[in-house]
Amino acid sequence: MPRRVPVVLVAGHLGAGKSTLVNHLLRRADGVRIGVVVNDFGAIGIDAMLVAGQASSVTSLADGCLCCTTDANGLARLLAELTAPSARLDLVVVEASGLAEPRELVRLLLDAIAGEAQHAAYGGLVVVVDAVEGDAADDVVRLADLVVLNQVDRVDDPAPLLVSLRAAAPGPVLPVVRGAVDPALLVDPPARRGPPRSGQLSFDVLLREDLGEEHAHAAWDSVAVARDAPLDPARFAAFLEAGPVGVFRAKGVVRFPGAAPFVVQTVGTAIRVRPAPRSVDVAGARLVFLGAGLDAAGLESAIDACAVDPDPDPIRREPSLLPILRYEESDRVDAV
Ligand SMILES: Nc1nc2c(ncn2[C@@H]2O[C@H](COP(=O)(O)OP(=O)(O)OP(=O)(O)O)[C@@H](O)[C@H]2O)c(=O)[nH]1
Repeated sequence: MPRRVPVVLVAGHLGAGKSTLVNHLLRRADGVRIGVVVNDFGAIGIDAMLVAGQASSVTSLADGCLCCTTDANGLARLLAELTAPSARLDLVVVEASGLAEPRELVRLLLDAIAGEAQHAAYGGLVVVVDAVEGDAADDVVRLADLVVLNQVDRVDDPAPLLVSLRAAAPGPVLPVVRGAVDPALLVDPPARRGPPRSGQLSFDVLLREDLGEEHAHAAWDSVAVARDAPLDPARFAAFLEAGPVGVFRAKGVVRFPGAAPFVVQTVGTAIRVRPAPRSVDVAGARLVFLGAGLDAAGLESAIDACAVDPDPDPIRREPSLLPILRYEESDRVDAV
């Protein structure tokens, strides 16, 4: 069953550190195969990562990653190609510079997903803010599913900007140096790949040996919540729609009364559900939240508040599934 491939948009002002972030993801991919879409190869220092051949419109990088150039007109077609199962990518990252405004880019992506890029999924709008020049009043911050507060090494105290960004942004704010965002925050690392072949130093490993000075990934949080009672569809949908504090994405399996379990995935307030495979059986909820500044106790009590009312009237009808089913993704991919 082909997975949908998340497409993450990276936006931010000139010099904020978008290319540095994209570079970090590529260099620290750790087995996650990434397709990068830029409109200028030079910007991401591609020379350092070229494995073979000259930069054409699609260039293979270390560890199965790809780098592509396009303009806004070619984006949907390129996303369809990059997210097709034959490309074997786990994540696609689009650097906004010069392609389109972030709001327009989100619309282009959603149109592409609804149209020809049927194996793509919305992976979130990541906005890079520079700790020196950054401004929490910036419009784009209010659109961000994740704010990366970059260049914190260049200020004495990033706390005031961090606090105002946290107040302004709907999603979490992650302070970093040199765009050091862990790819695992953006996508689940694939389990399918075997151990590296022995006796051969891969290009990826060689690259990493060159990274002595590069900062490790910024710390991010994950919180797992497991409950044995089914959840009320309307309450759970309202919880997800509100965008729980600090959560960038969430995933898990949830059972609602009178129905088989559903797989639930969110990025920001973009919600996707689909019936769980038959092999998955839960009595209630198994959820993992990923983000920054997560409140574990708060998430647990929020999920408790989604539980169906105890001692239901035996003749009462089950709560409607509609609040959840409206987020059901089409089965045109999973039925293949
Ligand atoms: N000190 C410091 N410098 C950084 C950091 N992140 C990026 N830089 C530097 O800041 C400059 C701009 O970074 P880029 O990644 O090119 O920024 P960008 O947002 O891609 O820029 P444009 O593509 O021009 O919009 C580069 O010289 C980077 O080396 C950081 O965390 N700390």
